[in-house]
Amino acid sequence: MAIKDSAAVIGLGLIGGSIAKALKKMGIKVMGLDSDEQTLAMAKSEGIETHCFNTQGMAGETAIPDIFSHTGIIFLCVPVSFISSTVKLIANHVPRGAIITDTGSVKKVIVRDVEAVLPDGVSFVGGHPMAGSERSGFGWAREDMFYGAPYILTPTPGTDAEILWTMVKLVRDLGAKPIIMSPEEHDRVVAAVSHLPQIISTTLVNAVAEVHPEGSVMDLAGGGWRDTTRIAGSNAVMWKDILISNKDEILPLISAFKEQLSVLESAIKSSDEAVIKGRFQNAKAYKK
Ligand SMILES: NC(=O)C1=CN([C@@H]2O[C@H](COP(=O)(O)OP(=O)(O)OC[C@H]3O[C@@H](n4cnc5c(N)ncnc54)[C@H](O)[C@@H]3O)[C@@H](O)[C@H]2O)C=CC1
Ligand SMILES: O=C(O)C(=O)Cc1ccc(O)cc1
Repeated sequence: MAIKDSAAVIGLGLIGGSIAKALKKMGIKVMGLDSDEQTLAMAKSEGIETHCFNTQGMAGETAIPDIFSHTGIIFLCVPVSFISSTVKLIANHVPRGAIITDTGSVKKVIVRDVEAVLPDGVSFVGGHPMAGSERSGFGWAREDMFYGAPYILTPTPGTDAEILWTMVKLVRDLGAKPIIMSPEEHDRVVAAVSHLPQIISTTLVNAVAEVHPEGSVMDLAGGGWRDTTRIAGSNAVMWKDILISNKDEILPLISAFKEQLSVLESAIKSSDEAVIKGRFQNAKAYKK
């Protein structure tokens, strides 16, 4: 089954909804599946064929055997903790030659667990669009979400070169820039540029909330607060999955962050101008 004939997107939230809209714009027949009726109604009103489907197997789901029989590619856009169990659930019901890919924000655990349950004739390529926002749900989905954004693909030694090339072309068609790396390298890098910033933003707001519980101080905040705290509005369910799944890479970064904070704390305490200036200059030079 060719990708251009039919694609399925499981989880029609911010990311899945954006993929479904983009695929539809490309002229690909898209089937969207989600467990939430309101989400399905929104997607349907935008011309996407929808099915109620709960990958955790609750009542009311669409029967699996038939639903994917004409699907060339399946995007899994559910929370990280549901991805490998979803592959297990659907893998024996997709046509031979089909590609399953995901958008989860961690890769090592997902790719390992998926490869252990994948039947012959079905391919899995891990994916992670480095686009999105602190928002959740189909209501925020946009067909141009991925324009210009890095989109990481994480093949393994067992990944067929032709399948990977198909994914690279599809990512380009979504308007994104494909970047290929191993699942391990992915987790190491995104822990630094995505997971740690999220932890710091959330912790920053929690620290201020503790010192200023009245909240009215926000009225005085300017761009610095806005720039450093936007992602503190992120989805708790999605992030608890990410942080726990990638703890091996995140915990050393938290230690490094605490150490840097202590250096600055000590320098401020002792009015050590040279150290304070040095820390600022170091950060500015790295960011260039
Ligand atoms: N939010 C972001 O900026 C980004 C998120 N990601 C990843 O993409 C995935 C999706 O994230 P978002 O779209 O932000 O989440 P979201 O919360 O906006 O959407 C998730 C969707 O999945 C549905 N869903 C949840 N459990 C389900 C189940 N068991 N069966 C069927 N449907 C189910 C929900 O009803 C919802 O519509 C996550 O794995 C996340 O780590 C990747 C890049 C960016
Ligand atoms: O809002 C932002 O700036 C983001 O960086 C969104 C985001 C959240 C999770 C990801 O795995 C990737 C991107």
